[in-house]
Amino acid sequence: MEHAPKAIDVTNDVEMRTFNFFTMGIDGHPLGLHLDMAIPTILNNADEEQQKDWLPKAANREFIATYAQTEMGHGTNLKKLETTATYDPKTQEFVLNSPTITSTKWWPGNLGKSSNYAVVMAQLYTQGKCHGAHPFFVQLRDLNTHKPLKGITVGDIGPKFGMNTVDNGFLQFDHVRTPRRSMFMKHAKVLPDGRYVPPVHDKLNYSAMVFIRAAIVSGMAYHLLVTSTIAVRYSAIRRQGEITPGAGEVKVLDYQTQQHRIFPQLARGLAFRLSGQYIMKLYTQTMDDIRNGDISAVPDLHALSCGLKAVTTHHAALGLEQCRMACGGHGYSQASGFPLHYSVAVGACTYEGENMVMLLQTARHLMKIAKAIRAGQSPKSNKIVDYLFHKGPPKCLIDQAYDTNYRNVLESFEHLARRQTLEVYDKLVQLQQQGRNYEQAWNDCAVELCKATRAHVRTFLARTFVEEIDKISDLSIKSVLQDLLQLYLYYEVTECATGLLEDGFMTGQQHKYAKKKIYEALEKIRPNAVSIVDSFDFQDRELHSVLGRRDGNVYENLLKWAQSSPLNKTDVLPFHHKYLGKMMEEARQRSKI
Ligand SMILES: CCCCC/C=C\C/C=C\C/C=C\C/C=C\C/C=C\CCC(=O)SCCNC(=O)CCNC(=O)[C@H](O)C(C)(C)COP(=O)(O)OP(=O)(O)OC[C@H]1O[C@@H](n2cnc3c(N)ncnc32)[C@H](O)[C@@H]1OP(=O)(O)O
Ligand SMILES: Cc1cc2nc3c(=O)[nH]c(=O)nc-3n(C[C@H](O)[C@H](O)[C@H](O)COP(=O)(O)OP(=O)(O)OC[C@H]3O[C@@H](n4cnc5c(N)ncnc54)[C@H](O)[C@@H]3O)c2cc1C
Repeated sequence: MEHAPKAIDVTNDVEMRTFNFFTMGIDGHPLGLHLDMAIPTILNNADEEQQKDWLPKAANREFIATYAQTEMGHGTNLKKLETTATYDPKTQEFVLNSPTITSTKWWPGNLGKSSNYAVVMAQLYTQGKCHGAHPFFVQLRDLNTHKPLKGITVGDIGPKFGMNTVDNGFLQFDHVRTPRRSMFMKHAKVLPDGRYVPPVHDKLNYSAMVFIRAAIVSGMAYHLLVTSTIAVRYSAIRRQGEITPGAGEVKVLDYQTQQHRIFPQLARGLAFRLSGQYIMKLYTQTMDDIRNGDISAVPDLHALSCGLKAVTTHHAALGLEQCRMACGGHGYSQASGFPLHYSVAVGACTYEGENMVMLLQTARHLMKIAKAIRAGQSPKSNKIVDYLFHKGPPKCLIDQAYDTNYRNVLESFEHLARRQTLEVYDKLVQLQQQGRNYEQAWNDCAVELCKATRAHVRTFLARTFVEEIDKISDLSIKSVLQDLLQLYLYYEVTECATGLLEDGFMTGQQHKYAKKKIYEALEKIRPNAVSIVDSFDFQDRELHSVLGRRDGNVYENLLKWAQSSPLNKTDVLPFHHKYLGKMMEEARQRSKI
């Protein structure tokens, strides 16, 4: 296997492991879920004795484990997962069972053919009571023969939209017995006599999902920076059409429309990378805190990771498509690499929490803050949300002569997030006063709740970008990154202009000012564009793209690539004489009659 992972360091260097995950093969590989969901689950949900037993073997790749939670009938609503784990105190075992067709585990990566273990999420029953979904560490296949164990039916779910090198699988249990200690026992426990000991926080079992959501933010940055690299390099060699008649064909990167299509993706890639570092640090810190008994940051981590995951995956999907379209016909070829990158990245809008569901999770957090604001409470010195408590300027100031560190732009994003959060909260209250129950009122506000989340996440992304660029001491690098920051911020202003204009906060004149700043930034970025993408130092093998080759020899290699197709092994394919040749011969005969 290309780039087989070296012995895995299981300390909490989660960021490196996650990055390794991408670089080992963006289209996935047999150890993807083992590395990035099974090991984090062991790290965060196994007790000391279980870690001693499972972690060294997992790190040493003595087995391959996946994360089997989603079922054919349920992926989002974990409360309704149907796989059961029923405790038998007589034998001190759990009995795992798939009672219905819809309880079949469906989608887990590497489940189909690679994994011989799985973290299985199942409804835990003991002493006749259900305690909700809990993780169990279950062997699926014989370690020598790799055959499924008794009572286990497992296989691959078949071809997908993309990532077809990953064997996403299905799994059914027919009353399979597993030792009591196969239940992850760090947080919740079942004692030998069957008594259930609840966890300090009932969502600590979900920590592996939180890790992936946090990882996805940098993953989306990776995809955007890779595809922007392809689009910029190709646009710098592709000549098509003239700007000045008679002056010869220009590089398509000189067209303002081309710059407006590609450069914002570059800027967003950087913004997502910087927030991706932040959220991964928050994840690591929160997991350390939990180990020390402090769960106070769990809600913040959940809210921010859900919102960032939803926004960055959506923008990455749109941005990759823009980069593809910017490369014309050759962008549509597999040779470009775009189909591969897109089909992998866009899956992240769905897996690890469907995006709408994730936006609404963050909205739950925002509504609690709105309630506190409406109750006149003061902020809790939490940099992620405290701005919601503050009163910003009554009018937009983005076109003021001097905007130190883009304070006026950030305050515009804060204004929009604050307004949308409080307005939807007030609507929620009003609908309930009119007689709707909370859940119905919630559903009737869901679109606006998602908008409030997007505005909140935009504020976070922008502020983090400004703060991180401000820390850079190398002035030459700082000035180039400030051009990308300028583009990012004013591009985001135009992206949320409806919201800023809706209440008269921003004027049409200021919207025009934002557009002017965008075009100014495009011009400043153009001369450095190729150097910027070259500085990412992606290897050609990572780009998977003839268009994005570092040496720029696109045309010769495009022909070589096409000629290497199996279709071109012979000039005339067997099907010709069998079908087309025969058809044309008969047609010619008929026309002679
Ligand atoms: C291996 C991938 C590496 C990274 C990839 C990165 C980039 C991609 C690029 C390349 C990679 C290529 C390929 C990758 C291949 C495949 C992808 C890999 C993995 C995908 C694996 C999966 O998809 S695993 C399954 C994921 N499933 C989900 O996410 C399920 C979504 N549903 C839920 O999480 C929950 O049902 C819920 C949160 C929607 C609802 O929770 P629930 O318990 O049902 O109850 P509620 O009433 O809504 O919530 C109650 C309460 O709990 C709080 N809460 C909920 N969750 C959490 C949490 N995790 N932490 C903390 N708190 C939580 C919630 O806020 C509520 O609180 P309040 O009542 O106070 O509001
Ligand atoms: C490439 C890929 C890899 C995956 N890998 C794994 C894996 O390794 N392990 C694993 O366990 N799972 C995995 N999954 C499954 C994935 O986690 C689920 O598909 C995902 O959580 C969405 O759940 P679902 O498919 O049931 O969609 P549904 O929840 O059925 O979504 C359908 C629609 O309903 C909407 N919806 C659902 N609930 C609500 C709500 N409460 N409010 C508003 N709208 C709602 C959704 O937004 C969506 O638009 C993978 C999926 C993919 C595509």
